[in-house]
Amino acid sequence: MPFHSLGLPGADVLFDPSFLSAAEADAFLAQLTAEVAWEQRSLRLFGREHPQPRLTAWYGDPAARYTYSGLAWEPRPWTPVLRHLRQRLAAAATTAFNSVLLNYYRDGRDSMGWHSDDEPELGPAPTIASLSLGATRRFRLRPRPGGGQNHAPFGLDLPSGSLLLMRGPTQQHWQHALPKSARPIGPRLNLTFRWVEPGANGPELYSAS
Ligand SMILES: O=C(O)CCC(=O)C(=O)O
Ligand SMILES: [Fe+2]
Repeated sequence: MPFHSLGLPGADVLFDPSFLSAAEADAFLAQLTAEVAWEQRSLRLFGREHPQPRLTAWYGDPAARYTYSGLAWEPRPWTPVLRHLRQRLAAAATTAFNSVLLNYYRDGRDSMGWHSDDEPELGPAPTIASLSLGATRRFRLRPRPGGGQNHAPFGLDLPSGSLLLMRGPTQQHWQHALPKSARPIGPRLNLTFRWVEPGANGPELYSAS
């Protein structure tokens, strides 16, 4: 199915609810659940450790170092299935990706809070390709507080095999989140393919002789 635009002002968000067939989505869900090096990382805030309410993993080219929510990430090397998905999502998005952040929401208690993907190493207008596998969860978008956009929050169900593209000024003007759900809900994986400016992180790259 082709992409359609969500039509949000000051954003460029495109959605394809069935980018993958159901059979493909099931197969990728099983394989990635089993073979990705999932870990639960913690944020350190005012001297206290806060475990993230989900499991994560970061894969990519060696130069794609990344700092996310105050956590530094060294990419793991691409696996064949992640390389395959990168190639398909790059073709669909007509752009290149050098890394992928994977999130594993074990049940409705796992979540991601409000944020913009606006780390400097992503550049001012990043294209982020977000593939969902497994249980359908509700994705939320809202104007960035103080960002001058006057628009109601927006909710979108992300079914298995769907592909969401966030491009252009989206991260400058909007935030997004994946709220918890009180309903019993199965596991969901989300893969966000990104382009990280090589060398943007790690001062040793600059000081190397
Ligand atoms: O799980 C999702 O759909 C959102 C993930 C996300 O926003 C992120 O990884 O930055
Ligand atoms: Fe995000």
